[in-house]
Amino acid sequence: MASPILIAQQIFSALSNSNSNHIGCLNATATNATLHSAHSTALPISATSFISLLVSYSALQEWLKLLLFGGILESLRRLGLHLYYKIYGSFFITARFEEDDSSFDWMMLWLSKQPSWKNARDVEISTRSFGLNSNAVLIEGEEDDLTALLNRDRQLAYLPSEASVHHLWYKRHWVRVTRIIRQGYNNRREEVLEVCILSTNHRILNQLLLDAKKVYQTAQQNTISIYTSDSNNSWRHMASRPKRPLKSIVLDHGIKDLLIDDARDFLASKAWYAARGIPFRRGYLLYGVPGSGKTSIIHGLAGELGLDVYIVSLSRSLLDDTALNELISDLPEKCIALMEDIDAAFSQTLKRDLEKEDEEAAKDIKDEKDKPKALSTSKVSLSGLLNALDGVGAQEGRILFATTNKYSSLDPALCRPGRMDIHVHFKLASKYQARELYRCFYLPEEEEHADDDESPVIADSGYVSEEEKAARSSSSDEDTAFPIKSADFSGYSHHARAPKLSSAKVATLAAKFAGAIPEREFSMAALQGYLMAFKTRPYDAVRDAPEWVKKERAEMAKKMELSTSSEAVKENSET
Ligand SMILES: Nc1ncnc2c1ncn2[C@@H]1O[C@H](COP(=O)(O)OP(=O)(O)OP(=O)(O)O)[C@@H](O)[C@H]1O
Repeated sequence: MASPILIAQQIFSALSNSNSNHIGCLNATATNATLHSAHSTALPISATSFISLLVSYSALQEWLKLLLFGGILESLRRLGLHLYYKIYGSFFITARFEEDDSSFDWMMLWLSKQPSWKNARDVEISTRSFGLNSNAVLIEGEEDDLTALLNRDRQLAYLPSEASVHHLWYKRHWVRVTRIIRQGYNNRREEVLEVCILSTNHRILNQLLLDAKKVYQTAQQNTISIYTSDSNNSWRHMASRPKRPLKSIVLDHGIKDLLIDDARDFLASKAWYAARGIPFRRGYLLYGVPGSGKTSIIHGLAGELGLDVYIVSLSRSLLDDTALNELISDLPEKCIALMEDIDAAFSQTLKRDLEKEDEEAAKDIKDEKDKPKALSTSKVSLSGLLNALDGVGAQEGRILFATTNKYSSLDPALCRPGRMDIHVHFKLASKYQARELYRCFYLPEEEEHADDDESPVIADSGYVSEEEKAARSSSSDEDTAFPIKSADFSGYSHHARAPKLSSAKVATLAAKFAGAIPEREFSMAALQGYLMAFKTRPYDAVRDAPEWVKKERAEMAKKMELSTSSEAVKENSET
């Protein structure tokens, strides 16, 4: 096979049309010598002739012409493109909305309100909620009431397909909307919404954004947004939750006021902090028994103060010191950063997993020592956390809430003022809390604000009248089991079936209920769980309370016994 260099030499020689001696020489070389020897002898001659051709005056002229011509063509092409984009750009304003950003949700919701969006003929079926539990376009016949939507299950809906382009008119401007789907990091599906408005004036885009934001905020009025960090360690909208009324959370006297007043005062004191050079940050450490309302009060406060909640999950496996630092510095100004179970990030064995194992130990204590322990996967170090909380990158204006069930295990550096300014102890339920929880459960909504209303709606004598018993007997079974049968789902409401009690009556029953609940023995979550079984039977809830207390005490004693014996097994296995 001929060497490529040899072939190239022949072509160059033929092209150069140079003296036949060279060709002859090449031919002679090609035919008479081996390929290897031809290669070694012919190269210098052909190369020289080729170079001399290249640098000859006429050839240089041709080169120059070619360069000039090519240059002009390319410049014209670029100029044409530039002018095209310039002219196009002066008529159109293009805005892109990335799926990760809240503005994407605003736009999707706004678009869902546009008639042309609803008339799209090429559609994608979706159950996505765009942060609002509402869908882009509801199927005809579905309720279009946003507040109702917020409280409902996921709905099936459709989105105009990403393959086609959609047009609509906004304030007499033609708008083109394109949904672009692309593959992002780790092959993740990413969506970008491109909105192109035919207008020379930027104001129209501002108006559109403001309109979209307003529609979204109106829809969001009764909700708080919850954000979590994704695998790329950026904040992602996870859900919108209905605001929890503060009055539904019953704490010991003064705690709620202390928290709300302090947080309000902090949010209004930016200038005060700046004038004194104090970092504009506030930390609250809520500690105490599980199920005492720590998380609930944080969500309640977020709703009350109109702040979004950013959950920092310290035990997430992909989170290390650097990522945590980035996350904290990426927090928006004025938000609640929530770190739950802050102790778990630094302890090797999670307490709750141990508790679960203790329960399982009841079945087979012997195997306890062989059971694998759940290990915290956190790579965050204490110094990393401290640095993230008040290092240079730490966001100003944020309120930090940290919760823990193991206050004593926390490092004092983490708890010091400046990091955790206010420490609040959440205890087991007091009698006062038991009473107020009962009132929250059974006070008819319309009477919650009219506590003095004395008008009895139901007979007041005794726990429950015989007629009432008879009237409610048919429903009492349903309350203890699953309350909704598919056949009678429509119009179901436990409020509708619950007896309407006056506030005075509720107060009397609440006092009786509190009387049956021992002070600081049960968590509020446990009391709530008990009352849930009596949603429509306030009298029975009071009547059965002493029995429930007895049962719970017996169960707790059993659990204690089990945990002591499992600890003994552990100790034995260690020794
Ligand atoms: N003080 C309270 N008032 C009203 N409801 C409460 C209260 N405490 C707990 N609950 C109810 O108990 C459940 C659990 O409460 P929550 O998650 O706030 O407790 P927690 O103290 O954060 O528990 P954990 O330490 O296990 O995270 C919720 O459904 C909440 O409604």
